[in-house]
Amino acid sequence: MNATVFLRPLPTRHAPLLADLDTWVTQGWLRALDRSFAAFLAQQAPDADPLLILGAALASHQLGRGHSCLDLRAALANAGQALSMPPEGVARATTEGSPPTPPSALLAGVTLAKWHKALKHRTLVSAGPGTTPLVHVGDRLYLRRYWQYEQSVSEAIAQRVAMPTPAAAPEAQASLAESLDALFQHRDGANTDWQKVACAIAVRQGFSIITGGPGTGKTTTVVRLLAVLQHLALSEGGDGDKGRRLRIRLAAPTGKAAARLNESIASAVANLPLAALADAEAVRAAIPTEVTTVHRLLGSRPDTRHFRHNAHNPLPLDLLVLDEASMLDLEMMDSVFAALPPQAALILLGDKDQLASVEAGAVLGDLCARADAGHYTVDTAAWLQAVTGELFDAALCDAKGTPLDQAVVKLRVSHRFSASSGIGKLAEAVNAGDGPAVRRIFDSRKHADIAHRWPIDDASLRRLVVDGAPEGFAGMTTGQGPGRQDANSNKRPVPPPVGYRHYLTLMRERQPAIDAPQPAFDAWAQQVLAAYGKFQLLCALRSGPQGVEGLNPRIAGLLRAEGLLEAEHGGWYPGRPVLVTRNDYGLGLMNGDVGVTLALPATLPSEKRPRWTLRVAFATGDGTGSIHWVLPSRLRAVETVFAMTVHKSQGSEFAHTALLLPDRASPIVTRELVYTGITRARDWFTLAAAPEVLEGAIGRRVDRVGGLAARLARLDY
Ligand SMILES: Nc1ncnc2c1ncn2[C@@H]1O[C@H](COP(=O)(O)OP(=O)(O)OP(=O)(O)O)[C@@H](O)[C@H]1O
Repeated sequence: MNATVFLRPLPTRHAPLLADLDTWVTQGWLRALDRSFAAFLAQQAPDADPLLILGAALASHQLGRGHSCLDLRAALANAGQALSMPPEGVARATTEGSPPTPPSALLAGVTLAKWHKALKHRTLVSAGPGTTPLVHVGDRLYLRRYWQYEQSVSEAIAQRVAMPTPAAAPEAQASLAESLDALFQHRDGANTDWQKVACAIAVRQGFSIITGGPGTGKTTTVVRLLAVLQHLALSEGGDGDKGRRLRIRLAAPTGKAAARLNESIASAVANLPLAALADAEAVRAAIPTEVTTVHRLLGSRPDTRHFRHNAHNPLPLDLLVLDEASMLDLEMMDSVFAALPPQAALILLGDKDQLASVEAGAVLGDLCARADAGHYTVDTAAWLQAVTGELFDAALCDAKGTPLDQAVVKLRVSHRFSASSGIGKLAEAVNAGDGPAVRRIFDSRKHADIAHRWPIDDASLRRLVVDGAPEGFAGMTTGQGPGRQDANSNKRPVPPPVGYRHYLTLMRERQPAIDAPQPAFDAWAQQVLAAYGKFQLLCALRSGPQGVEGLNPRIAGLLRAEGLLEAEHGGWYPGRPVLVTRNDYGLGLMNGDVGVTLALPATLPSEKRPRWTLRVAFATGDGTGSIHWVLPSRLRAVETVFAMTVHKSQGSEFAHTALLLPDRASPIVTRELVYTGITRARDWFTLAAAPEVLEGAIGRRVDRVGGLAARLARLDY
């Protein structure tokens, strides 16, 4: 008798389901992790209903897609869409056997009541606190850890929005109003100064959010806010009696986002209009200009999700400002709250309309779900008027506004884009879901900063990625010449749009001699990295010919055919741009960091003369402009990044951004994705998309499933 017969698990009531899950894993519909979790539960509880085991697999699957739980009702209504199965909307051709059974077939005939009943299991599922691996609340099924994150984050927010700050105390009202007036002197009687209102809202309680689109002045506002707070703190105790300056830290979710804020904050602090404050320079000196990543701030430790700073070892600060908060996921938010001392305040800055974090939990989107309509109570409106002198539309007031509504403010005017800017107008129309307006903006050919190209064959892709296809922009014929002048107030000269030829040529022409000193190579690397940031091709998908996996080798081939890239050795060549895809604390590199491969001189011990060797240059992102050189062989999780997914581009900005959409509709291509892609463009934006795909995308919204917003609307504060 064959001994293996005894080792094989006996068939159980879960065997057919697990076989289906296996096919999904093979097809790339489900992660092996999700299947293992379901199999583990099936093994622990052979009596569990298969619908419970399926729910567990799908709840785990949804986490991988950024949802903090499984919405049972949505899965029953339209399983393919709610679960994104098949992924990216396209089933891969099967090489053998019959096509996989889709989730809709497994759920056929299942009612919500039946699924709810199947989820009743003493050891596997509970309705809240406990130790069961699953939590079932309303129509939502959670893995316990994520239910716990939602619970603790909503409690932390509820506690902090109810925590008044010293600056908002009635006896401090006159000083607050005075300092706000000192910082915001240009009064425009006709329009509400939302930046001033935002400062007032943010100083009022221990938690607040300032949201706004690109260039609406989030950085400008927060720097003024910090000036107000430091001024009030320093002057506490009366004349001549110096108060204590607040301990303030600034952080962002990724190295790239931190580096960007590092660049803009120093000049915002230098340009602060402090003339009306007696202690102007002391205030300026008390505003931090160094921005760190959230991981570094909390003190990440290799191989563990726990941080050095936590409830037992809180951060030594009074105020934490987190920028690019749309990229914060639920788990990170939970770690931040855990590490905050009880009396410290937290301010989130970000664009609520951008794509949410890749990890589970659309924290900013959830918290700002009601920001467009304000929902300020009479109390809030009266207090804001008293301290800012600003009035706003009664439509933004709501007697039933929640405590969280009172802590959220939306900046409504873009100062980066002028009224004639196509990028600004496009972003607005896409955000409003107005397809016809988007078409009109392109058709009018009135905007010098936007171009539309379709179809994209090899020749037009080459034009775009090599030279930036400048002829597509109204008023441009070549990539030479002065470019244009910004039409907004600063009249900045804007050089013409470029493609990848720009940085590759600069890399070749400015390379120092082999015997040049190291600082010359550092300066060269800084220039190459800055030049690389002048153009980026973004796309929606990972796989397929129009995903990063298909585009990267294709673009490298086009650049090689132009003589811009050398042959590769072991996958590496000078000029190869790489994106870090996993945090590497040993190397000090974070997921999302981008570096460029360059040739550096190195002398082997056995040789007298130096020879060229490849290193990858990363900007350290600490505002010093230093370069971090890394041996390619030490980089374990990197990919070429001639094409970058829009998801990975969050927190970055490029002078010329090109967005390539797939030639067919896909559930991944949504309004938020297109908006995020457009708003990565600073000066020039090229859209490469079929009109009907664009229109479909604008009409499709990311529907993140989670209970944070519902909890905060319900909680008794
Ligand atoms: N009230 C204002 N009046 C005039 N210019 C302003 C005002 N506020 C901001 N700006 C200018 O608009 C530009 C964008 O401002 P800022 O960087 O603060 O916006 P942001 O919302 O932080 O942008 P981002 O989208 O990059 O996060 C800057 O050049 C800034 O100087």
